[in-house]
Amino acid sequence: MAKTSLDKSKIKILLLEGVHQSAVDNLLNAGYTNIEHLPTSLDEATLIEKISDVHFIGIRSRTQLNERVFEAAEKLVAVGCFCIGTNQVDLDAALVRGIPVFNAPFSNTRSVAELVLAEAIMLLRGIPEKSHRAHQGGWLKSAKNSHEARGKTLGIIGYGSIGSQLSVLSESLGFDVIYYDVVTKLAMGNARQVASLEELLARADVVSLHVPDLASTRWMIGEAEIALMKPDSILINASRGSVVVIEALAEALEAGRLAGAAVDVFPVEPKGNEEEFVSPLRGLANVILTPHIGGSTLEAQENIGIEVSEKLVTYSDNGTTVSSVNFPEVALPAHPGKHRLLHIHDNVPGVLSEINRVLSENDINILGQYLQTNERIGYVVIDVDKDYGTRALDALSQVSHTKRVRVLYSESSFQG
Ligand SMILES: NC(=O)c1ccc[n+]([C@@H]2O[C@H](COP(=O)([O-])OP(=O)(O)OC[C@H]3O[C@@H](n4cnc5c(N)ncnc54)[C@H](O)[C@@H]3O)[C@@H](O)[C@H]2O)c1
Ligand SMILES: O=C(O)[C@H](O)COP(=O)(O)O
Repeated sequence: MAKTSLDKSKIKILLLEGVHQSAVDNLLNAGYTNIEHLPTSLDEATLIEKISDVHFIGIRSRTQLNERVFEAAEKLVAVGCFCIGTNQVDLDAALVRGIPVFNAPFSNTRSVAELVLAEAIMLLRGIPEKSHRAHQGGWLKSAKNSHEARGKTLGIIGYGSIGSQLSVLSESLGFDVIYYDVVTKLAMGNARQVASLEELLARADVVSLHVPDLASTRWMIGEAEIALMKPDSILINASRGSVVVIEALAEALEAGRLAGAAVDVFPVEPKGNEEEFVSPLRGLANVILTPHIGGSTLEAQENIGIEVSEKLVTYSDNGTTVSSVNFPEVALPAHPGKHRLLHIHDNVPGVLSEINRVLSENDINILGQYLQTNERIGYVVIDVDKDYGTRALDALSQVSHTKRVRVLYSESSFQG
């Protein structure tokens, strides 16, 4: 069980994968000076070695935070995913250790939607092949297999933030939009939800995937699904590499069943820019291959840096967990002049009454108390008088089923 009360300058923050400088600036402005900022992800062995004294880690989609990494992360307080997807993090392993995980659920939505729309137009015109030929000195001037977007049907699979944003943008260009989602979703503009994946695949001229990586979405587009797509239609995947069986897509493109594809995410992606990219899609005409850059615009990255670092700072300074993807959500007021205790425990009956009993036995008056639970853990936040912070920390660490206790000193203590 971890018991923590640290001065900000001792809180170690590790930022990987070239998280934008806006995050570093934000953390420094908030008084967090012990920051290591690396441009790449780390392999598991290096990460395990490095993470043992880290309190906050910031990653993007490449860094795998699995059970073994969490096991070594003895001091880890919270994780920031400076991206949308959180499938690279074992959220349960974090939860059972009392570690909240935050992300940026909307900051790169627009960047992905714009890229996909541009790709749909390029593929409908056969531009990748024509451009490639021209680079080689060829001249493929022809209207064959070249189409306007106007009046074509765009089928969106997964009508969440990105899918619905794409819907709005593409409709304004004249696409007819249909979408499939496991949840009934409000249609944007004139878009229409269809009842099944099969119906969408059979009707769309361009199919674009925008689902998260879940057990239910893994390999959801394989040989059978591609066979349902219209001849000469187009497939775009900027969601996760686990969603499409890449060999089946390559076969369909080689056989001329599909007119083209754009793929930004792959089952296996290079660890860094120096590693070779290997894929059965390499060298195929009218296929746009991009190195997982759907969200990689300067605008998105700067916003993500600010958003996620703010969430980490707010949790560290104040205990607020709003918008955490794995943790009970608590919105907390500031606590000037008081010390705040964060108590994370197994969600079993009796813990709250034991907390209150030990505080009462130690003559510690409770000035404020907040509780939220999920099916696995309980999160109790208790404000006490400034004189009792350390005593309360010791008392709460004795409570049965405690996973972790932290004390956040009032702001004046940090400055002193
Ligand atoms: N290429 C990139 O750089 C990039 C950038 C951002 C996000 N992404 C990926 O895109 C995904 C989607 O992002 P988002 O912000 O739109 O997520 P979101 O959670 O807002 O939307 C996902 C939608 O998919 C739906 N869904 C879930 N399972 C489904 C299924 N089996 N069939 C159909 N629909 C299903 C959900 O109900 C939801 O509406 C992310 O999870 C991430 O993996 C990639
Ligand atoms: O989940 C996401 O937001 C995207 O996949 C982008 O990931 P990245 O930050 O590693 O580019």
